[in-house]
Amino acid sequence: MRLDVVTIFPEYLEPLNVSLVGKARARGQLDVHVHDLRGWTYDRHHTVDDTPYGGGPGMVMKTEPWGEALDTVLADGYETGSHEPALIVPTPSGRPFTQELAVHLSERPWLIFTPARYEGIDRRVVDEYATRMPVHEVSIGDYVLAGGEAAVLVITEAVARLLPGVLGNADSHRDDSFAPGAMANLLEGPVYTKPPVWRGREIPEVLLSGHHARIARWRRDEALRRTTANRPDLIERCAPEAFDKKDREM
Ligand SMILES: NCc1ccc(-c2ccccc2)nc1
Repeated sequence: MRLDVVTIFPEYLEPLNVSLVGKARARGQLDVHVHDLRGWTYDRHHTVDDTPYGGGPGMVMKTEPWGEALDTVLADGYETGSHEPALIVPTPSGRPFTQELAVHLSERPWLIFTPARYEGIDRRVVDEYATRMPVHEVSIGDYVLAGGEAAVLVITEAVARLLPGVLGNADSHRDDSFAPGAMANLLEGPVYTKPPVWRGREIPEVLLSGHHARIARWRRDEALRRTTANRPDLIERCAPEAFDKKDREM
């Protein structure tokens, strides 16, 4: 997979050099290109924004730098064999980013991220590139950041970990809270590891029983408890077997 990010804060994307994404890049599973939008400005102040038509607070990111940047990125990608790009626009006014969308994006060959700053990007940029590729306007939550770069890090990590061979244990993401199956849409329950006693606190006995069906049942019940407490909205989306009374390997 090729990833391009066009941003006025390229240093914000340094985390893409470390950890899971960094290792995927080192293994050649991800080809990441970060571009400074100001490289496509020609005035002394490297201007990327201007006042909004119609008035109102803040500034809007200008069309020309984005157009030149995206045309360059597309030309470079196509020239080096990439194909079928999708544009990912992090924005508070986008559709919610979900595990389902992460899975969809992980199956694409090329993602181009356009994190905005200020009040956002002149709408004509999305309109222009939507004629050439799928555009996903994506929100990572109901809050407003100072820009979309943090959202790029979130989306990239959620997508990269789904790429074949990126996660050590091939099954790891199968147990994700939001992956299909009996535990789908359930939040993870509590987890424990050694020492067996810590500051007088012991491990739930069932986890030491070696009785796998009971352990699976306990984990399901704890996940239901946490989901009911923290995300009641997810309960209605759970698979019926999540409420299954029978003890069986889950
Ligand atoms: N849903 C998270 C999110 C994503 C992007 C932005 C944002 C803020 C300012 C300018 C451009 C994008 N804010 C929140």
